[in-house]
This record gives sequence, C-alpha cells and structure tokens, in this order.
Amino acid sequence: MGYLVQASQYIAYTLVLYFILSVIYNRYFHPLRDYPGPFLASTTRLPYITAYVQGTGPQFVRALHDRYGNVVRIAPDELSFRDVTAWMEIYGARSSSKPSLLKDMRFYNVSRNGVPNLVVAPTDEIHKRQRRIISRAFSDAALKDQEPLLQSYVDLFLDRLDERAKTTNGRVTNILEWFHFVTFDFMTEYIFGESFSCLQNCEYHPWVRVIIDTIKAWPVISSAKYLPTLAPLIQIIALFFYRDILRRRRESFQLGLSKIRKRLARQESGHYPDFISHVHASKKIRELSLTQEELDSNSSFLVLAGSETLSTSLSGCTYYLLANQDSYTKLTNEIRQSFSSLSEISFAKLAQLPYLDAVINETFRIRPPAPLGMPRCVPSGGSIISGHYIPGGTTVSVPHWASYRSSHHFTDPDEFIPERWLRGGGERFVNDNKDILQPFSVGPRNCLGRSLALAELRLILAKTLWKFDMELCEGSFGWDMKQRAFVAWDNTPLMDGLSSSLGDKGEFLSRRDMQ
Ligand code: HEM
Repeated sequence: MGYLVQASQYIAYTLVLYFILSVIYNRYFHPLRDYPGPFLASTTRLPYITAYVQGTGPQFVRALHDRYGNVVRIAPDELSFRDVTAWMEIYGARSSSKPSLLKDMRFYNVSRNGVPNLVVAPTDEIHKRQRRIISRAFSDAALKDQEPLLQSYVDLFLDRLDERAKTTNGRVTNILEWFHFVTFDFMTEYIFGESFSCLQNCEYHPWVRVIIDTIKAWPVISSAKYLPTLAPLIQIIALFFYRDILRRRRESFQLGLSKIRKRLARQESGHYPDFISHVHASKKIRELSLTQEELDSNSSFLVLAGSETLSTSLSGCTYYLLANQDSYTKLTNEIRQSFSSLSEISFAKLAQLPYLDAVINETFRIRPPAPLGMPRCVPSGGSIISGHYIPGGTTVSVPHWASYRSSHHFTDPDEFIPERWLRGGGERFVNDNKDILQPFSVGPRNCLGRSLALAELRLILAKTLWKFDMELCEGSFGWDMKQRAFVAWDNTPLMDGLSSSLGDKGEFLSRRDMQ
C-alpha cells in the first residue's frame, strides 16, 4: 500500500516537474518565443483546449488578435494569422520542390474505418487522386444534373412546412430541424442513392442525429492528441461523457457502409446521375480509382460536409434576416419581384440576384460555417508567412470567425449589413477588406462543394422566402450569441438544451397570402 502511495507521489512530482520545465522552455527557449501572445497560452495548450471544449474557441482567438495584432501565438507551437496574404501562403498551392503544408492531424479526425478520406488525405499524392475522382461528382456539369433532384426535395420541404404551418396555426417549432431535414435528405439521396426520409417522416433519422451530435465530441478527441501525457485520462472522461454518442457513431458508420454497398450493388442510379455513377465513370480513366474502404470513408464525410454546413448557413441567414427587418424586406422584395411562380426559380436565375448573394456573403462573414482556423503544419525548413519566418513544426492557420469579425478588416464588424457586398453599397464600406472572406478556404484543399453549396443556399432561401412570411419569436432574439462553436457550430437546440435557440419556442410562419 505504502509502495503505491510512494509511486503515485513520484508520478505526481514528475508530472509537475515536466509541466514547470515545459513552461520555462516554451516561454524562454522555444523558436516561437518572440511572437506575441499571453503567458499562459504561449506556455501551455490548456487555454486553447479549454476554449475549444467549451465551444468558445473563435472568441478566444478573436480576443487574442484584438489584443496582440495580426499574428498571435495561441498555443506554444501554434500561430494564428489574420492577414489576407496568409491565406495563400498557408493554404495555397506550392511548387513541386516545396511540399504543401499538411493538415495538423491533432485537430482532424480520421473516419471510423481508419482509412483517410479526402479531407484528411495524408499526402498530396493520395489527396490528388481522391480529389480527381470525387470532383467529378461536384463539377459544373454534375451541378446541372443535381438541380432537378434538389428542386424536388425543396418542393417537398415547402409542402411539409406549409402543412405544418396550417396545422399549427402559423407556428412551426425549430426551423433549424427543417433545414437539416432538407439538406440531409438531398445529400443522402445523392451520395447513397436513397434518402433517409427526414422530410417524409418529419423527424430526424438516427443516422443524421448522430452525425450532428458527434460534432461536440470532436474537441475532446482532439484534446487527447494535443495533450498526449493526459491522453489516458481524457479518453476515460470521453468514454464517460460520450459513451452513447460513440456507440451510436459506430452503428451509424455501419449503416452508411451498408447503404453505399447496396447502392454499389445496383449498377444504375435512379432518375439522375448520383455520386456513385460519377465515381464509376471515373474508373474508365486509367489509374483513377478509390478503394472500397476509401469510398466508405468518403461517403459518410461527404454527407456531413454537404449538409451540416448548409443548415448552419441557412439558419444563420434566416436568423439575421429576421433580426434585421430592413434586409428581410429588401430580400423578399427582390425574390418576389423576380419570380411570379415557384417553378420559375432556378439555379441560373438565382445567380443573378445581387441582394441574395450579398445576404449569403454577409452571413458567411458574420457566422462562417467553419468558425475556427483549419490548422496546417509548417514543413521542416520553415516557411515565410505574412513576412515572418516561421520555423518547421509550427501549426498555423487563418481563423474564419475571428478574422471576419475584426474591425481591422470590416467597418462595424458585428453588424449584419449585406449592403457592404453590393457594388456602390456605400462610402462606409470602401475600406472593407473583402478578400479576407474565404469561407470555402483556398488552394488545392479548398471546398469541393462550393458551387453546389451556393446553388443550394440560394434555392432553399429564395423558395422559402418567396412562399412564406416569417417572423422571429421574441425568445429567439440573441440566438446567434448563444451558440457554441466547435469544428462546426453546435446549433441544435435539442442537443445543447438552449431553449432560446432559433425556432425552439416556435419561430415562424404564417403562410404568405398568395391568392
Ligand atoms: C456553406 C457551405 C460550405 C462551406 C462554408 C464549406 C467550407 C469548407 C472548408 C472551409 C473546407 C476546407 C477544410 C479544410 O481545410 O480542412 C471544405 C472542404 C471540403 N468541402 Fe466544403 N463547405 C461547404 C459545403 C460543402 C458541400 C455542399 C460539399 C459537398 C459535398 C462540400 C464538400 C467539401 C469537401 C469534399 C471538402 C474537402 C476538400 C479537399 O480536402 O480536397 N462542402 N469545405
């Protein structure tokens, strides 16, 4: 017994000594010692991790930039850059002699089967091969094929909302859920060849639910990688708090596998070419193929990447429009004056509505779907970023939310003002640094679904605003301030119990009087 007590004392002393020595090293001897940053964040990961786990990472990084300037040390081995030039220097393509900056895998997670999908492809070679195949399913030509499928889901979404509005006498609970239903239904049909029928059943499919729930477990999984000495302890805590989510995640991955295999067993797609038909077509090109395991890990990732980001953007757009009546009136006028029936609304025509795009851009700025910086590792030999020499091994990023909410880049950064994106939008905004806004990132690993995302956002938003009048219920004002941000926003009311979340108290809808 005494031996055990003595042993644990030694372990505790060793850990304390290790901690003190690493603090001294990080502050006075580390290659990043001269970069500005607060003492604690520069010497330990704890402030960063605490903010990340609490869902306040973006605010943490913004506060540090506001205090220390455009380059700040947010953790002992990590710098955050708030400069336009840093976008290309960190994420841009580099010459063949200079390898690109790889992703910091402490932040990212591989899929359940352990096989890297596109977003975590470990080398440029694997990434390039996977991207060439998968990009065929998200090309401009593919977008044309996607339109009728998406239109049919958006029409079902409107019908369902209409029924709901009538049966609840003009009140619908939680519009966010409905955005989840339509975006996940479309994406599961496109990727798996069959939808999970959330709209049909007016409820979440368990697969969709677990994908959304898992978002808040990510920081805890990452913490174990950031703090390897505490990893066993963190894993025990994670198992305790997230046991149910982790179990459901295992099951949902299996369901994803069975869906994709079922689709593969069918040679033909349904009415429209889907993801698998594009992947099959690429097999005709020599040396282009995905292994079965790569296909498995990519398909689940694509559904998440193509749905959660969109429901976040749609709920953000809806909230900011309803909280800013001027913008809401301008946009509904633009849409209702441009189309005399729902069936006229198309991808091509929507791309010509300037105020609609201004609203979408302003929502990306004020509430980017990916709120944090996407961290990259500087290769050995170092790199020049924003005019500074950055030693190899440093993690670097441009933080979306913190950069877009900076008064260094935008006039009245916390105000929702779509006019700043319009040509001739006003003297006030001539100095806005618009190039800093890169919600889809830049370079060879930028978002593959950008065109689909924009088309889908325009279509769902425009059709909804054309058909319905909407108003925000009293309790939903300030919804945006109450959301936690992890790798994505944790904006599901049921999950985090924020009863004042958008729509949770009955957010809108009276049917627009069309007759
Ligand atoms: C508003 C909507 C969206 C936003 C803001 C967004 C944003 C992003 C960002 C910032 C990245 C880079 C991630 C990183 O550097 O680690 C990314 C990657 C990616 N996104 Fe999106 N995304 C959106 C919608 C979509 C859609 C609809 C799809 C379609 C499935 C999609 C598919 C992808 C893929 C496949 C990647 C990985 C690309 C690669 O690594 O080569 N995204 N997205």
